[in-house]
Amino acid sequence: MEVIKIALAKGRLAEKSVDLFESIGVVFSQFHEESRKLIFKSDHQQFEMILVKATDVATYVENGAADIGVAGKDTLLESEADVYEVIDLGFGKCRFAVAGKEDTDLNGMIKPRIASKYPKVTTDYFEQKGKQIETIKLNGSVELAPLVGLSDAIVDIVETGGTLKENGLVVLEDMVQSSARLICNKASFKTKGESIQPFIENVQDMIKQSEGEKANA
Ligand SMILES: Nc1ncnc2c1ncn2[C@@H]1O[C@H](COP(=O)(O)OP(=O)(O)OP(=O)(O)O)[C@@H](O)[C@H]1O
Ligand SMILES: O=P(O)(O)OC[C@H]1O[C@H](OP(=O)(O)OP(=O)(O)O)[C@H](O)[C@@H]1O
Repeated sequence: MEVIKIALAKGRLAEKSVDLFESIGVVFSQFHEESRKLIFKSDHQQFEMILVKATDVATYVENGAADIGVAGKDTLLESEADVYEVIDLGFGKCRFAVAGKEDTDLNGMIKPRIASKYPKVTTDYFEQKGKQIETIKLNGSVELAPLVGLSDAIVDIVETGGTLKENGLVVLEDMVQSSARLICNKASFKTKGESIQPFIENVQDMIKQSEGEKANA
């Protein structure tokens, strides 16, 4: 039997992904978030789930170490990985935004410093606007940067806005939306197509069905 490897990140997207797979009969009974194990076989042994960092999902899939994966669109925009983005899964919704203290006037600054976990998304956004900036790469707790004078503003993902609010920051500019995507290795899509394509179709049908249910609720 051909084994299909799925790369998944522990954290925000894991539970919904595992629930989604279960709803189409791909069950990982052994999986639980607290485990330190990094590889789990599905109950029918056909699928193998590997647990990686959220920002590494696309790298594993691009290089064929995993055949498919679930990654946030934010990470795909940042990594530019050469993978097929096959389905918008509709969960993990958030948006990119430029944020800072309320009185921040980026237009009035010659070369503002923008801190972000997403240096490429940040640089591309301001380049497109024709605005010179200095990008400062951080790995987390980005909201701190404008509070302690490391940067003039940040680019980060916002969902409820709670983190910004609690730190006295506001959205200065809305950017692009993000949600979880099912991605696929380009070679696996062909060579393992017989197993992967039905899986993709089943996921697609399930997403459509739950979108329909939501619309009718
Ligand atoms: N606040 C949020 N609301 C909704 N979706 C989010 C939010 N934060 C992140 N996401 C989405 O979930 C994905 C995974 O986020 P998660 O927090 O699990 O990983 P991470 O930010 O890399 O954290 P860690 O550094 O702890 O591994 C992100 O790439 C993004 O698409
Ligand atoms: O608008 P909200 O609902 O408050 O969500 C946004 C927050 O969630 C993410 O951080 P995460 O929790 O991944 O922590 P991190 O800063 O350590 O990456 C993001 O970087 C924001 O800080």
